[in-house]
Amino acid sequence: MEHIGEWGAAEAAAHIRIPTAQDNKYSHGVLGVVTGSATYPGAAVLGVEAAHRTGIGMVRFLGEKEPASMVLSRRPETVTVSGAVDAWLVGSGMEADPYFNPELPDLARACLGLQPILLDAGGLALLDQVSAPAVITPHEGELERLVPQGEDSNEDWAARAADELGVVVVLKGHETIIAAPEYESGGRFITRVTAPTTWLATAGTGDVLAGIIAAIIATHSHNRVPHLTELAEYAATGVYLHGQAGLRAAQQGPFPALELADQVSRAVQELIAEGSSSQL
Ligand SMILES: NC(=O)C1=CN([C@@H]2O[C@H](COP(=O)(O)OP(=O)(O)OC[C@H]3O[C@@H](n4cnc5c(N)ncnc54)[C@H](OP(=O)(O)O)[C@@H]3O)[C@@H](O)[C@H]2O)[C@@H](O)CC1
Ligand SMILES: Nc1ncnc2c1ncn2[C@@H]1O[C@H](COP(=O)(O)OP(=O)(O)O)[C@@H](O)[C@H]1O
Repeated sequence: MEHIGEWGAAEAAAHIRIPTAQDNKYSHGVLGVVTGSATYPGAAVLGVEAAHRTGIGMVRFLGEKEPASMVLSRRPETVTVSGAVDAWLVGSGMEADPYFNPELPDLARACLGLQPILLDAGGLALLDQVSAPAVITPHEGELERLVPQGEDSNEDWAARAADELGVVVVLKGHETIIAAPEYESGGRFITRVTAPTTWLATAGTGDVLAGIIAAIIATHSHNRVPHLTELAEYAATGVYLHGQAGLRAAQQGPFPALELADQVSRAVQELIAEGSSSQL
């Protein structure tokens, strides 16, 4: 594969959807979230916090009771009633096969619906059930279980996995690769984001990333279903923001993942400011 380019501020700024005077909490995107479990309730809190701070009309948390109560204590803005959803975030902190969990009636709706879906962690096991355009966010260990790397470089591996699985692959690491499947006419979207700080290598930062990307997708998915290349652009934008939030959090030294999520608002604000000054 030829050398791939870095997704930077200019590319990312073009994919942030700022609410207009005509927008309301529904038209600016509703994200349905099915994450967390009694074992890992914290993953739900991290993803929901990150989604709110990315800028979105509404977050509906539709996961299990235990994570739901933790999410509500941290973020009372979160809605826990089933209803209209523009995009889904599924799987962070969930058991490996959650499909038949009776506590999760919205999970089948997420998998079988037309709205775009981000599958993280335990949600990766649901890939076969999903019919909508999907983004997956594996680390190397998780992608190895789905599509073995063999002798491929990470770039070739992510691209091959995108083709084999028919989804956007976000292969996480110090360098995160974002790859969409090859178009019928040839060519593909593939890009990379190099993390600006290695302090991101802590438990829970991937749960934050999933919340950021899913929120960006939801803001672009009201009454429309983006195609896979667009989803890859939103995913790359999320990875860029994640790195920038990490850089800001690291100004105070090493940080836990919830503080990374706290910095997402500032990263979005500064990206918008940079984007508008570059258009002057
Ligand atoms: N606060 C919370 O609630 C939190 C909840 N969390 C939730 O925990 C659940 C389990 O997630 P998980 O990632 O820890 O476990 P799993 O899927 O078994 O993979 C781990 C194995 O894969 C391998 N491996 C290879 N490359 C790797 C790499 N680059 N990065 C990492 N691993 C790599 C490595 O094996 P090794 O190569 O070392 O033999 C390792 O043993 C999941 O639902 C998640 O959302 C966490 O987010 C933390 C905060
Ligand atoms: N050495 C590193 N430098 C910078 N970022 C890293 C490094 N290692 C991992 N990351 C990032 O940290 C996050 C970890 O995600 P993940 O492995 O899913 O952990 P968790 O499930 O605990 O949230 C990913 O966004 C990944 O890109």
